[in-house]
Parts: sequence; structure tokens; C-alpha cells
Amino acid sequence: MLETTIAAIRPADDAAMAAARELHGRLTKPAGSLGALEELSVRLAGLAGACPPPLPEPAAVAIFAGDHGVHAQRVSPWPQEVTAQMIGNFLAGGAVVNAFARQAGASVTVVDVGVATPLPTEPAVLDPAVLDPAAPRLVVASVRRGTRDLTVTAALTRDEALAAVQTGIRIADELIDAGAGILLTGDMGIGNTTPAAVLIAAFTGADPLDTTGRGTGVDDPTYAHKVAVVRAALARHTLDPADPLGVLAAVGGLEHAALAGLILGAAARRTPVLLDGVIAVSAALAAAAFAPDAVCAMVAGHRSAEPGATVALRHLGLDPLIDLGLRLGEGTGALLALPVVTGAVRVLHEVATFDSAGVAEK
Ligand SMILES: O=C(O)c1ccc[n+]([C@@H]2O[C@H](COP(=O)([O-])O)[C@@H](O)[C@H]2O)c1
Ligand SMILES: Cc1cc2nc[nH]c2cc1C
Repeated sequence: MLETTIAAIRPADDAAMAAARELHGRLTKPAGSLGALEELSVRLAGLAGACPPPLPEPAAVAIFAGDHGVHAQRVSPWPQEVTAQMIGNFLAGGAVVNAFARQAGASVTVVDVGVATPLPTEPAVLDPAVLDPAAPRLVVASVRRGTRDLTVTAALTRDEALAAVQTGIRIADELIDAGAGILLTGDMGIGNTTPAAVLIAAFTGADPLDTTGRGTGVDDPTYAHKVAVVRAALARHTLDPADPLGVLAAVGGLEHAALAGLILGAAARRTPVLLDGVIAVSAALAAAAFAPDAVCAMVAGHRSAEPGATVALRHLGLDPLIDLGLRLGEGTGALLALPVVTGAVRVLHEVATFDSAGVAEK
């Protein structure tokens, strides 16, 4: 499945992009007055191969959850059980992501790809429809109960990493088959900013000081220790950016691998994928290493407060739509950016031309 997905990813359609640029020039607004929204709409036309591209509706958030062996190194102040407990909160509709998803009319799919502790017993709604915006859905696709400690050994085998990537592709296909017009990345995993920092350093060559942040909020001594853990991981493993599956296996998390799969799956279906924070953009680097043209499908929702996010976005050549100092994850930053993406596309569908509206041009 991974090979066929990668093979299906194509470059942007130049004719559709040229048509979108030409249309922008005829709409009743000064040229360039919609700033970054104009280039975003052009990119989405290129992705869809159509001008205007389809409105990005309905929206579907996929939250991939996993635990991390490196948690044993005390890189996060939070107990590992919080990952499973927050899944309960997502399914009950009580997390920030649920509040923002209700506001945006987006569905929420929670995917257990490798949570270490038992999940809450019953979801609030049994077996909801795939894109039901009112009922979060749980998919259990656990590869193993958390990764191994990447400072000691490879976090995953190649087969385990591949299984998680394939799960991400399968979820993308399922959501798009159900009618989703845009996918939004979400993640939950206590400790997952540490593998994100290692992945970003591995794919960009940046120094761990520039890729490591405070995650959920660590104090100064713990932050210094976390940077040392990231450095130790880079020294421990031979990481070849041309072998993204090998990198994900050595130092990734199951949610990072699954997110890479989701992004590849969306790109193969020419469907935009709105990236959330540092975990998403670390996975996006892996996706781009698998298939450089996958970047055409990526929209950077926001700039996470984690420094590694800025390093990764620069490497991908993406400008984030909003910059609010968020560092929550779950898909929250992507959901806040969703109306901006919809607005960018809506302009191409609904705004009158100078000619049709009888407005004089300069
Ligand atoms: O999205 C982000 O950029 C982001 C930044 C900091 C923390 N998080 C979330 O916080 C958790 C990981 O933080 P930590 O400190 O345990 O590594 C995990 O559940 C992430 O979703 C997310
Ligand atoms: C409470 C809590 C909620 C989260 N959501 C995403 N990561 C999280 C980490 C914690 C600790």
C-alpha cells in the first residue's frame, strides 16, 4: 500500500495554478489584496487540478495517539496514563479539540496506534458514522503498546513503523471515501515532542537546541536534559534522511509514523491536509522524504511555539497561516486555521469579476 500510495503522488497542475492566478486578476479587489490567501488558493487549485478547486468541506480531524518508551528518561512532567485518559476526554467531547471541531463543523476520529495503558471502556456514542461532526469516533489500530526507549534501542522495527504508516494511509482513504474535502492532523502522546525534535534534527540537519522545545512545559533543568536526550538519540542511531521508514523506526513514534501515512494518503488523493503543530510537521518531513510532491497537499495551519516547528516549516517551504503561540496539539491549531483555508477557496467560487459586476478597473 505504501508503494502504490507514493507512486500516486503527482506534482501540482501548472495549468490549474495559472488559471487561478488569472482569475484572481479579474476579481473585484486590488491585485494581491488578499495576501497569502491568494497563493494558498493557487496552490489548492494546483493540487486539485481544477480552478476553482473544490471547497474544503467537510473537514475531518484525525487524532493519532501513542506512547513513548523515552518517557522513562523523564522528558515530560506528565504521567504516561494521560494519553489514554485524554482519549476518554476526546470521545466524551470534552477536550479543546472537540470545542474547536464543533465550532468548525468538523468530525473527530481518534486512532489508537500505540497507547501503552488501557483505553477508557466505552465511547460516548457506539459506532458513529465516519464523518459525524457530533460524535467522535474511536479506531483501534494499535501496533504495540508504546515505542521502545530510543536512547537505548530502535523505537520500532521497520515492520512496526510500516504498519503505523499504512494505518495513516488507510484512515486518509476511509475519510476521503466518506466524502471529506480536507483532512486535519491531530496527535496525542505524552512525551511525543522528544521524538518530534529528533525527527526534525534528523531530516533537516538542525542542531537539537533549535529543534527541542519545552513541550507541555518543562522547567530549565528538564529542558537541558531533554536536549541531551535528543543529542544522545542522534548519536545512538545512524539516520539516513533518504530512508524515512528507517528514521521513523529508529527514533519516531507510532503517531508520527501514522501521521506521515495520513499526509501521504491525502496527497495521493489530491486532498489538502492541514497540519497542526510540531508533531505534525515532524511527520510531514518524513512524508516529504517518501514523496517530495506530497508537499503540494500540505497547508501549515499554525506556527507552534515549539522551535522545531519553525525549523521544519522552513525546510518544507511552508508559511503557517496563524501564529498564536499555541502548543497544545490535538489538531487545535489546524482547526483554528480551517476558516482561512475555506475563505481562500471561497473567493475563487463566489467573488464577482470586474466585468460581471460592472466595476471599473484602474
Ligand atoms: O502541537 C504542538 O506543537 C505541541 C507542542 C507541545 C506539546 N504538545 C502536546 O503535548 C504532548 C507532548 O508534550 P510532552 O511535553 O509530553 O512531550 C502531546 O500530547 C502533544 O500533543 C503539542
Ligand atoms: C492535559 C493534556 C492535554 C493534552 N492535549 C494534547 N496534549 C496534551 C497533554 C496534556 C498534559
